Amino acid sequence: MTKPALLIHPPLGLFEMRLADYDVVHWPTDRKDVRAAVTIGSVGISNAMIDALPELGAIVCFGVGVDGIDLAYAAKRNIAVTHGREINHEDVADVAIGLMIAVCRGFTEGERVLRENRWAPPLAIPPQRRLRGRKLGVVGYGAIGQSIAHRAEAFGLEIKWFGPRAKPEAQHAYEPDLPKLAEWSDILAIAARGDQGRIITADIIKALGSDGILINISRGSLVDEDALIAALKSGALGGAGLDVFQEEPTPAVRWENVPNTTLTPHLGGGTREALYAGSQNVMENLRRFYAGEPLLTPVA
Ligand SMILES: NC(=O)C1=CN([C@@H]2O[C@H](COP(=O)(O)OP(=O)(O)OC[C@H]3O[C@@H](n4cnc5c(N)ncnc54)[C@H](O)[C@@H]3O)[C@@H](O)[C@H]2O)C=CC1
Ligand SMILES: O=C(O)C(=O)CO
Repeated sequence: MTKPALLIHPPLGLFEMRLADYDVVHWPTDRKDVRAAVTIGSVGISNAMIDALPELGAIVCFGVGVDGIDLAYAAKRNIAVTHGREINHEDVADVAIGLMIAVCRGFTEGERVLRENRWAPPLAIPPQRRLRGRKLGVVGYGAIGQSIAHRAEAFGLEIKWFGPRAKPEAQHAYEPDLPKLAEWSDILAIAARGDQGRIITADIIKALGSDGILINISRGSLVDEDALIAALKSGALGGAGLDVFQEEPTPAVRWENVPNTTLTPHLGGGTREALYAGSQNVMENLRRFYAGEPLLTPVA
């Protein structure tokens, strides 16, 4: 029996994903019989690729984000899009809290001082910020945002959140005005859906202020990164903890001499457990698509 052609883009080392039932092809391809494509949200399947694949009926995202796909265009072409809803939110929230602690307590500067033999007692680095009692604004109160908020409670932070609409079931105070939330917050954690454009503008960064800290574990495209770097360099912003960047991989030179930052290379969802769950999610969505069954986790 002929195996169905499956486009994998980019060519991914997908964690324990069994694809022996498929004839895997990569882009560019002249195969016109590709009915399904697997991708990661931050890369996606472009409209030009969609146009070149007349039989395409499903785009299956490994992971949560779908920012690299024009959802309206896919819908117009009757192409279903699925993603790995809730496969990694707890792990990403752990990283957000880790970044908060690292920035407040100066881990990155402390480690640099130690490794460069510049540790001069009694205080190796200037006094740091205590986490307990600080005000945390969460932008995007979905799976990750709520997991961050629940963890932050245990650290004694006061919490408010912003999103497109109030949620009656929310366990934390809703602030419908993003600039107001930034003004109120000591720490602003970005956990909004990644395809929302540049919602963290220079004005939001300014409102956060010279003692404020920005944490971003969602997508770099949500933040005006040039404004962020300028604010960190001038001291208009107190610090930043970033797992995601405007361009990935971000050039290291871009972060030279940018103070009070802890940077991680988009590792939030990178636990073995989450990657395994992501692979299972992709395989089950593919199986259902080819079997003509309702998809497991279509994008809402
Ligand atoms: N750093 C990493 O490794 C990872 C990053 N992500 C990113 O995090 C994002 C969020 O993931 P989840 O919480 O699992 O998704 P989710 O769908 O559960 O939550 C997204 C939330 O964003 C809110 N939202 C939508 N537009 C908004 C706006 N303009 N302003 C504020 N909030 C807005 C939605 O109402 C929703 O509550 C993903 O879209 C993805 O881009 C996801 C997983 C791993
Ligand atoms: O799940 C996602 O969207 C990711 O960014 C994975 O790391």
